[in-house]
Amino acid sequence: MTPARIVVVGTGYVGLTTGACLASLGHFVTCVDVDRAKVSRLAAGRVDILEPGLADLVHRGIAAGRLQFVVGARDAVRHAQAVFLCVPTPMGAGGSADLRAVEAVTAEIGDVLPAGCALVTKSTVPVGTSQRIQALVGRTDVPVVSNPEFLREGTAVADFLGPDRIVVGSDDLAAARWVGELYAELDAPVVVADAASAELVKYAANCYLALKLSYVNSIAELCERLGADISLVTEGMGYDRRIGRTFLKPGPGWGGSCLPKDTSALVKVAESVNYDFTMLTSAIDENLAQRDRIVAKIAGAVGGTLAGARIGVLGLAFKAGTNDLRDSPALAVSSVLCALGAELIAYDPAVDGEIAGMTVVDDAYQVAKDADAVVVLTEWAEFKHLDWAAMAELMEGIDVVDTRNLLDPRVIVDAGLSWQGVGRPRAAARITVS
Ligand SMILES: NC(=O)c1ccc[n+]([C@@H]2O[C@H](COP(=O)([O-])OP(=O)(O)OC[C@H]3O[C@@H](n4cnc5c(N)ncnc54)[C@H](O)[C@@H]3O)[C@@H](O)[C@H]2O)c1
Ligand SMILES: O=c1ccn([C@@H]2O[C@H](COP(=O)(O)OP(=O)(O)O[C@H]3O[C@H](CO)[C@@H](O)[C@H](O)[C@H]3O)[C@@H](O)[C@H]2O)c(=O)[nH]1
Repeated sequence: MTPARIVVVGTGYVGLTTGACLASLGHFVTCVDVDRAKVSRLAAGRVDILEPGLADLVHRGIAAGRLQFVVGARDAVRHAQAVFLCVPTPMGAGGSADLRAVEAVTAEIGDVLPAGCALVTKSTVPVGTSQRIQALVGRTDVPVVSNPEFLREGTAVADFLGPDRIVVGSDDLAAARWVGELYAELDAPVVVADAASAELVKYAANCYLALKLSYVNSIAELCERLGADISLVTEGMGYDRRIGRTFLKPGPGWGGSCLPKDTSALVKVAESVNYDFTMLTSAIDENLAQRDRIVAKIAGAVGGTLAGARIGVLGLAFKAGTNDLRDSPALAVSSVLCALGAELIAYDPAVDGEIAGMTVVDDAYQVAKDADAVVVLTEWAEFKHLDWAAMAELMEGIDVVDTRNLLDPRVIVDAGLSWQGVGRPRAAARITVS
């Protein structure tokens, strides 16, 4: 397809990835943000978020003259053929999606958009938002198209350029198809839908993933109570192609900037049409229960009382491969441990700086020093390759709580420590009689 003039509003995980990737597909992209300092850094090629391949694409886009960064959406959109809204839609008061940023940008640019320019929502927005935006713009010559994004943090570029599918939805199907063609270079099925269906695909997909994870965490709990091993149970389940092998790992609960807010938002959307989405509320409740069970497990490892216990925390990000701390289960668990009086020493390979309630150190061995227990909360591969005998030497206690089932229990036991994971049999330290 002929390269298009595209404006991307918002240069976070989604906006920056969208801008850099669309530029790599040959389009001419202007990325806009309200954060002046961020725009200056990006214009100088500095990318703050940890996303493999993103900085390289940004540099190449700038060098090719196909990618630029500016402040001020109103001026930027005057010659655009498509404007992608990639601004935040966080959880608002009451649990619904907060659409203020989407509405603010729409109000800012609505009257200066060129006739025929597609206004595309890539932000995750509830059903009905396209109609709301259309009404706010107040023009019939600007089609509004929903094009939800499915990238995961940590693999954003690879996901954007190799998507499982592209979804475009609008009540103007020609406009939806045209937006789909912007991705013509990519080898992916394009689902063309009405606006409401496209908007719902995004929530339906994220909430399904959350349901799957809560289910797995529940089965892991059953494994512990029944003496089964979740790693074998999920291996056996995963070979069934109807179930699939991914999203079957138990953990300290699911988190991140999307699943918690999107599950909450869909519950609210359902409420607005008098549907009590109990299945989804149960999954959310189960997620909180999982965090409580993890805290109880850690308390058990230090003899039942967290007050005064020194806990070494490995991992703070909401999952490995990112430095994003938004709605991180590791932080949620840590804050409860702290509230119950534990002293926390934490290390995450991608996180530095101060975090309330804990001392953040810059190597994993410092976490072990004098610790009554060490807890793995994020599944960074490097934790597997620590010298666990050296960790054991530094520790005061002998317990390792591995909330991601990341470590090899045999390695931990060989180091003279006890291992407990989630949904798996414990591996107790060998008692040596001298
Ligand atoms: N993070 C993800 O993995 C992911 C994946 C798919 C979809 N989404 C959705 O994409 C949207 C954006 O998420 P994100 O994680 O990229 O957010 P983010 O917080 O990383 O980035 C948002 C950016 O928008 C900017 N911004 C805010 N208001 C603005 C305005 N009025 N004008 C211009 N810029 C403005 C902010 O300064 C920030 O740079 C959300 O709706 C989210 O649900 C996120
Ligand atoms: O087997 C698993 C897989 C994931 N998780 C946890 O689930 C959460 C979410 O993980 P993931 O989905 O990989 O993170 P995100 O980058 O937030 O991506 C989700 O949210 C994005 C924003 O909407 C969507 O675009 C993605 O498709 C969707 O996977 C994290 O806490 C993970 O640790 C597990 O506990 N076990």
